[in-house]
Amino acid sequence: MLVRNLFLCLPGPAFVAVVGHNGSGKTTLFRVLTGQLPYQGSVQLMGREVRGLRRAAAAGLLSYLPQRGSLDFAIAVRELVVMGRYRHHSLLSAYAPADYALADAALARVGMAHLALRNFTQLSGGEQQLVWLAQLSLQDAQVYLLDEPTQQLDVYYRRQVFSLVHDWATTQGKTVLCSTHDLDNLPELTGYLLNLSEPMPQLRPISAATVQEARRWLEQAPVLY
Ligand SMILES: Nc1ncnc2c1ncn2[C@@H]1O[C@H](COP(=O)(O)OP(=O)(O)OP(=O)(O)O)[C@@H](O)[C@H]1O
Repeated sequence: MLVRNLFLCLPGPAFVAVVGHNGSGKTTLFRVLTGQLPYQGSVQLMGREVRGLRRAAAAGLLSYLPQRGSLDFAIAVRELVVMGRYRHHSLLSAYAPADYALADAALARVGMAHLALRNFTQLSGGEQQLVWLAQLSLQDAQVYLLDEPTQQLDVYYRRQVFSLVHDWATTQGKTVLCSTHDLDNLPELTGYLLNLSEPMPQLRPISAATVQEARRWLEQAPVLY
């Protein structure tokens, strides 16, 4: 068993920071929610049991940013980002100028417009992460699962990314679960904190006090079950 004692109901839309020691189960939780891992009990997404859900991404329910989203073929950044529009066009048709305009705007929002014509595989890890976020923003899903989206980013871009994905929840009505080890940027956000290192993890409203409490947990050695 990789995660246990998780009983919660998340009222969407909301921003949720999922924290916990290495190995506490953040990625595992996301893999359960994306239907990649079996589970005991009940896990529902927008009221539908996950194990019975087929093609949650194609239905616009879910969008997932894994921790390491690498590619082994050359593709221009703009072409990768425009693919976020896949639900809005048929399999064989080309993307329209309007789709590319949305891709360019998404790239501009993450500060990566200048890389639009570059080969994605030649970008730095942090640049690649920001390009993935641009693509995700075009997917227009109801729930976003972001596994450490700020992992490779510098201080400036970490703050930008938290602001961007928090905005998806507060102004676009999305539910965003964002796993992170970066507690410094959380106190200024609104939403919830879920600390998987606790024996009975609970959703707590984000505040200076709850972030500080989580920090105290994470500064201690993890309790191994
Ligand atoms: N495929 C697997 N088979 C067996 N154990 C696994 C598997 N994947 C993960 N684990 C274990 O499950 C536990 C939770 O791992 P998980 O990747 O969910 O942690 P995490 O909180 O995302 O960690 P990190 O902060 O290091 O990314 C770890 O002890 C890990 O070793």
